[in-house]
Amino acid sequence: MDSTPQPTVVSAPGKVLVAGGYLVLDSAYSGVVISTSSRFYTTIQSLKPAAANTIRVRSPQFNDSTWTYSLSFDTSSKVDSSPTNSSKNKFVHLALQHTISLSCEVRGVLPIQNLLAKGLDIAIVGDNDFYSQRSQLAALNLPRTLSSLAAIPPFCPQGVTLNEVHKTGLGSSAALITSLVSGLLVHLGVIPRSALQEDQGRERELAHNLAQFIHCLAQGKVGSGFDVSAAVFGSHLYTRFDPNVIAPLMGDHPMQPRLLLPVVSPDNASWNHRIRPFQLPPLTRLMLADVDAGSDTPSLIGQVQKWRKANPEKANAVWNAIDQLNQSLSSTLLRISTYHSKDPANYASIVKFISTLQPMQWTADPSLSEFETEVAYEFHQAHLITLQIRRSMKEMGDLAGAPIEPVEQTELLDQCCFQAGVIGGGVPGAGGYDAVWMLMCEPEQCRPDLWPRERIEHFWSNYTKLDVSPLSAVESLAKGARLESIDEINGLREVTQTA
Ligand SMILES: Nc1ncnc2c1ncn2[C@@H]1O[C@H](COP(=O)(O)OP(=O)(O)O)[C@@H](O)[C@H]1O
Ligand SMILES: C[C@@](O)(CCOP(=O)(O)OP(=O)(O)O)CC(=O)O
Repeated sequence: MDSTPQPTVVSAPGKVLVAGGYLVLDSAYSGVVISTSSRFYTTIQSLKPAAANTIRVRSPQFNDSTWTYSLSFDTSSKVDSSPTNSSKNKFVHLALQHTISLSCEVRGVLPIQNLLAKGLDIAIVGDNDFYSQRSQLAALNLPRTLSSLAAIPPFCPQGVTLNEVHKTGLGSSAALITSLVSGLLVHLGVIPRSALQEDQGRERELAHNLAQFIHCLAQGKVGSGFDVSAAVFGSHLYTRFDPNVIAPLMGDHPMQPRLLLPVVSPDNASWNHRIRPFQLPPLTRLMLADVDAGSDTPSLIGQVQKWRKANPEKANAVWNAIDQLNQSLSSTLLRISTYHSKDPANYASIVKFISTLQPMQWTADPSLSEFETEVAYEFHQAHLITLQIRRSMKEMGDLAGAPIEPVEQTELLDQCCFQAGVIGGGVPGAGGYDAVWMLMCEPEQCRPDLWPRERIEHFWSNYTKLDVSPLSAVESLAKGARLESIDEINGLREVTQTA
């Protein structure tokens, strides 16, 4: 039997903010964030051959992406980038520095020094969905469909450096920081392996607080944090934390050691984010597309904030109205799930029925039972609410002079949202040109009809006004960051383990 210790492997999912863009920056409002089946994976093991106080980080999907760091210990730890590194990776460097510092604070310097005596070999990879696969599909001469995506090898090399890669908006940096930070916390014995097998708990909170702080530091700004929160906790209704909680650590000298535990500890009552349970209804499917026309998220946010400041009364009225709709959407979707719990068989039969009909026909059939009529009504409500949210967000964009749902996206979404079996859709997060999300029925069986997902796929691949490419992600039901076994993830050993 092979006695080589298995690497510590921790994954963290990507995110889609389906409702609550901009509003979620303000703690008076919440957002609906869905975590994706597409994940980042960090593998951690001792260096071979051993090299004390050395950390090597590899991102094998990219050219020129190995970074070496040296560690020194005094009363705490210091992580220095090797002068031979050909590029910098601020996100990785800050994650190493602060996670190892925190580990020294929690466990003492000596135990951590001992654990790092052989050095660390860390590999980081993201599922293909995080990066646009257009050029791979073109190289393989494959159409832009879900089955073509399945033909691309897992963790496919991108053939470019990290700076050059085209991202799809699933939140690569938040998923990366969360998997790296949580992986190190487990590997260095700060949190037990079991902590990432349970959905909630103090250790998960610690991982969240630390990852949230490091992500803000690396980004040089404090956003709402829904992306890190989804990477740690999975899908939920998110209400942001007060940025003041991390203010003491956000100074000019990010590498300077300071005590982290008093700030990131789950006992620090100043962490006031709220995570309320949320999950998409059974027998529905999230579908995402990367639209090949980028938007600059920070400039959209700047425009909306400027408008809100200049027009507080109007802006508050608009935001409160959007918030009502967002809350109706989440409560309607949650209510739909309760119908499934009450009567799964009849729920399945009504989902199959509406899958072949356009939304306006869902409630029109008098032969439906009372239960079926109620479920169909709720699905129709969800459809109407998503349309209203889109309209209101577009209106806010018009008022703020920010293309939140540009006309090209409106045209695309309008045609998708009225297809048979489609519940709704929109532009995720800050909106703009770069992506769309859709929610549709996904019955167990649909033949002889097409599944809604097939209809949408076909529609996208024939759409000529925008270049629309599907992602393979669905909602991740595994809640947030989790411990993995390397051999259970297809392709992970091959891509991360050197000979
Ligand atoms: N596979 C990876 N390996 C190492 N670092 C990565 C990887 N993917 C992303 N990153 C880090 O995240 C940064 C991208 O962050 P950002 O531009 O905020 O992207 P996003 O909007 O996807 O979160 C990169 O510059 C790099 O430092
Ligand atoms: C405007 C926002 O509320 C949502 C932005 O969501 P996106 O998913 O568009 O974000 P990026 O991953 O940075 O592109 C800002 C925030 O919540 O921080």
